[in-house]
Amino acid sequence: MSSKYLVTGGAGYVGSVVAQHLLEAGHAVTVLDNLSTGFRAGVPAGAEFIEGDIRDASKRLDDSYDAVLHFAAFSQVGESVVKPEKYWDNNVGGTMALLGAMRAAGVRKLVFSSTAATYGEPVNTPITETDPTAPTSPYGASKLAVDHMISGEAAAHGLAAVSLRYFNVAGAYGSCGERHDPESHLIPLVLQVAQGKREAISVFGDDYPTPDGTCVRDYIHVADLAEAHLLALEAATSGEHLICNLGNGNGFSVREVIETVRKVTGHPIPEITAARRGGDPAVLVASAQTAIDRLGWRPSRADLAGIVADAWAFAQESRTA
Ligand SMILES: NC(=O)c1ccc[n+]([C@@H]2O[C@H](COP(=O)([O-])OP(=O)(O)OC[C@H]3O[C@@H](n4cnc5c(N)ncnc54)[C@H](O)[C@@H]3O)[C@@H](O)[C@H]2O)c1
Ligand SMILES: O=c1ccn([C@@H]2O[C@H](COP(=O)(O)OP(=O)(O)O[C@H]3O[C@H](CO)[C@H](O)[C@H](O)[C@H]3O)[C@@H](O)[C@H]2O)c(=O)[nH]1
Repeated sequence: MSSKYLVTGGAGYVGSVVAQHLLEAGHAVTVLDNLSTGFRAGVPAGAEFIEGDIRDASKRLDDSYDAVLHFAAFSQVGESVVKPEKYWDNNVGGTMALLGAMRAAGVRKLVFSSTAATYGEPVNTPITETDPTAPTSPYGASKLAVDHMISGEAAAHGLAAVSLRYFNVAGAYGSCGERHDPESHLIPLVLQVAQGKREAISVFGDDYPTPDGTCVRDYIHVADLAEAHLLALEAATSGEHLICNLGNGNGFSVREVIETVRKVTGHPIPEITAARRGGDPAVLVASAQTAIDRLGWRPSRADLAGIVADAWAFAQESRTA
């Protein structure tokens, strides 16, 4: 059955890929995005576009929408440490306005982009949703605050809600991919070296307690992630706030990622060992068992070389676009 969805942040990386998946499944999509970090050209063809802020969502929402998928946020961990107020204002204040607008309009289903950054330094590997949440950055704290806000909204007002805690999102889906400016994520930065846009990649610390001394992360293909959102829309239940990690359960070190990019691109990728980046946990790997059990999620693109190859194809295409 065809539904109508509001996608906040649908001009950004993850939101545009999810919007594209919703359109391909036959749904009607409206993107609400203020283009603060997204691009008008990133909005998939076939989606209605409203340039606007989530704080003004009350002007945009009505009961014709079946659900909101909420991606709009600031998400730079480092920036959040130096400008925490920016994160509380947009991520927490913005979401509070959005939840109020949804309540007023009678839109009672939400899928929210949460993050592994809500856990902070993990106490277990892999991380499960019942593990302690002690974020090490205002970004992670703002996302955790929103998760708490959503729990209250579900309990008090019957919202049907799913928070998806993404680990490291990577890859591309057709013409939708990652082009943050400035870029801070590892895979697109290494690909910029392969493209000749950067001389070398800095490895932030090689003295971590990991097999090769560099940080280990769980990279998840953005298309696998998108599929989880469609399943979450089906699984959402009134009065319940379901929280699911999304990752593959496999950790790759920074050096393994760089080596994979060398193999995929054929470029030597010079690397420079640099100081640790503040706030980076040594190892972040997800248990996605809740998503598998509750959503019926079956990621099918876990191979790191495949993830990098899709990101590489997108990077080369956007160079000529
Ligand atoms: N990319 C990742 O690895 C990752 C990991 C974990 C969680 N997340 C979360 O997923 C979501 C999407 O991340 P992304 O990488 O696509 O980021 P992105 O910056 O590419 O997209 C965010 C979009 O939201 C828009 N936006 C921001 N504030 C807004 C506001 N007040 N009103 C309207 N639009 C606004 C931006 O213009 C942008 O288009 C974010 O909430 C992020 O915190 C991302
Ligand atoms: O030039 C670089 C860039 C990154 N790294 C390292 O590569 C790893 C991955 O870094 P990313 O910046 O690509 O991703 P993060 O793990 O820092 O963060 C991402 O995943 C987190 C959860 O795992 C949060 O969700 C966050 O929003 C999202 O950006 C880290 O160890 C980082 O120190 C480098 O060595 N050099």
